[in-house]
Amino acid sequence: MKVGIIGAAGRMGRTLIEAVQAFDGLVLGAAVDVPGSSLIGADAGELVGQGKLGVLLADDINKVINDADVFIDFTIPEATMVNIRACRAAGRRLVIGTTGLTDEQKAELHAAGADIAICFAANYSVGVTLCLKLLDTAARVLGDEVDIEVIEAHHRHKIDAPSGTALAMGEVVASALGRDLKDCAVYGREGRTGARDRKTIGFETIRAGDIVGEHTVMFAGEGERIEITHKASSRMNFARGAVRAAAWLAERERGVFDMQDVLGLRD
Ligand SMILES: NC(=O)c1ccc[n+]([C@@H]2O[C@H](COP(=O)([O-])OP(=O)(O)OC[C@H]3O[C@@H](n4cnc5c(N)ncnc54)[C@H](O)[C@@H]3O)[C@@H](O)[C@H]2O)c1
Ligand SMILES: O=C(O)C1=N[C@H](C(=O)O)CCC1
Repeated sequence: MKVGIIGAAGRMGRTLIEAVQAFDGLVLGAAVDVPGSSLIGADAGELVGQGKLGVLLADDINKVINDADVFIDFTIPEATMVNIRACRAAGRRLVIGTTGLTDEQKAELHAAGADIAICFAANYSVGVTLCLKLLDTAARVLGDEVDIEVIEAHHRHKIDAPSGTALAMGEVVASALGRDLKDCAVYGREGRTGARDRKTIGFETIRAGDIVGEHTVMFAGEGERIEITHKASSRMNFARGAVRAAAWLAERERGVFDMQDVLGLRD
């Protein structure tokens, strides 16, 4: 199966080129990045120090839409929406790792699932996917007896906050407790805040240096506290998961899936 990578010159894109090369049964068919980049026309293999692969970095998915069966997109929300429309029009499968999509953008993504198979996850690491299951269990057991805080840390270049993973963790916890995250989320605190409302879910964001990605969900009660933490020290975990999702999508004609489906963890 031929894979196209969009955002191929980025931090994740370059890691994805390596991950596709290492995955049995997949070959790199296309690579795309932003128009105007000085890297357009470069060989994708040379971007990652692997020598020529014969796949040149294109500046428009439509120019290479026939060169891949499935595309993997780790870019920015505006670009991801363009790519969803291109894949929908051409009948291509799509793995999306981009975070920070608005509700309207997510609605269009889900609508595209009527025509093509899409995998959409804020975090493709197996460890985080497992953590989401653990968080569901912890929230159901601990119920409304604890204060819940989500703390995340990422590198200084990250442009969205809180991270998509932190929001996904908050959504799992809120749903397990019968709450709507839109009503109970508190994003940072400052000044005279008053005492904490137990029914809220707090989010704290750190942006510093080269942190790859760290998430802790704290369930704090009287006299004891549980913390579920995931720390990524390499982007390769995200890339391997996304490539695994691309291979898994080959068997699907349409629908919107996530990493729980890919790992067979869906209840
Ligand atoms: N789901 C996950 O597991 C996961 C893991 C890591 C990062 N991410 C997300 O992936 C996204 C990218 O992260 P990154 O660290 O690689 O960022 P990055 O800035 O290093 O890379 C993004 C790439 O997209 C390219 N791009 C921008 N506009 C484009 C366009 N119109 N067409 C084609 N390419 C375009 C940029 O030029 C850049 O090369 C972010 O939203 C991030 O949160 C998700
Ligand atoms: O580096 C990033 O950017 C990451 N983004 C994802 C998120 O927002 O959750 C996953 C972790 C790394």
